[in-house]
Amino acid sequence: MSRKLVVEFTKMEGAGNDFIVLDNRFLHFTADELSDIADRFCPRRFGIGADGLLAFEDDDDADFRMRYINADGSPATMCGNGARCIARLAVAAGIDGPDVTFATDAGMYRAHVPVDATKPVRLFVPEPREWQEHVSLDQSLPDGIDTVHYIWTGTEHLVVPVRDAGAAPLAVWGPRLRKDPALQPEGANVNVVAEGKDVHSITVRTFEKGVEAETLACGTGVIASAIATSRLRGEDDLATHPVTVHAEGGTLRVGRADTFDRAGHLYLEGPARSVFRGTFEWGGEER
Ligand SMILES: N[C@H](CCC[C@H](N)C(=O)O)C(=O)O
Repeated sequence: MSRKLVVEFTKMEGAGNDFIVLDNRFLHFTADELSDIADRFCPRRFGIGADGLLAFEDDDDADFRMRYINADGSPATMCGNGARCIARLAVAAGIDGPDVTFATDAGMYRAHVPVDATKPVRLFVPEPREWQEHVSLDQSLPDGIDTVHYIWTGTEHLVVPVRDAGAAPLAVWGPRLRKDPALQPEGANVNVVAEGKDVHSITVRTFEKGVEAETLACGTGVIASAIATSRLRGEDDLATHPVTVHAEGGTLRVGRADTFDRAGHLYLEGPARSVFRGTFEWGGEER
């Protein structure tokens, strides 16, 4: 029989994308255990309720390491909203801010965390990769979609341009596109994107793999959508004109700013806050 633990967690959210955050520097849960915990506690009616689980860990080469597990227990390489949340938690937990560097399965990231917790956290991200305009999928595109684009922004994304993001049947399109054989084994998150009133604003809704549902915002999806929109326009002017991205759960910004080691470093900026703290029991007989 294993020990029964009382595990303290923080519930956090970034633009309505919500997370259970564990301080794994002390808990030392393995990847398999974290996956089991996500599977057990992320469901909204039978658990705590969250889109994913974040583990805050020590790292030899960075201020800390972030590990991310989707609600269904599957690991993901990156989470843009989760990264802003964990950066804020790290500074609150004593890591020297306001600028923090952290390791993820998608590489090293940096974030700027203002002391004022009501101010947005700016996450500096690497340049997206694997851009494929008009990517060909194995299945035919559902009615209402002309074309889809693929881009990797720390994790896999499809960008689907639409006229009205609010009206797009994402609950039908999402599962179908996400499972397209051409995208396996990783699959992809599915973003429907509509241009806003001007070229510097877009509206995005995202169906997330690993949650297998629409979430209220997806940070890497917001970056994917902003970059795809500017590339399709043939002009990346994010340094002079950040893009305002309207997601269901809040407003984010994607832009470029000079950092001490890089000119025009791509960033995602948006809200990140702690909602409550709690405990759950783990282990004992059933483990
Ligand atoms: N919500 C996250 C993305 C989670 C990624 C995950 N759904 C996957 O790629 O498996 C974000 O803010 O970027």
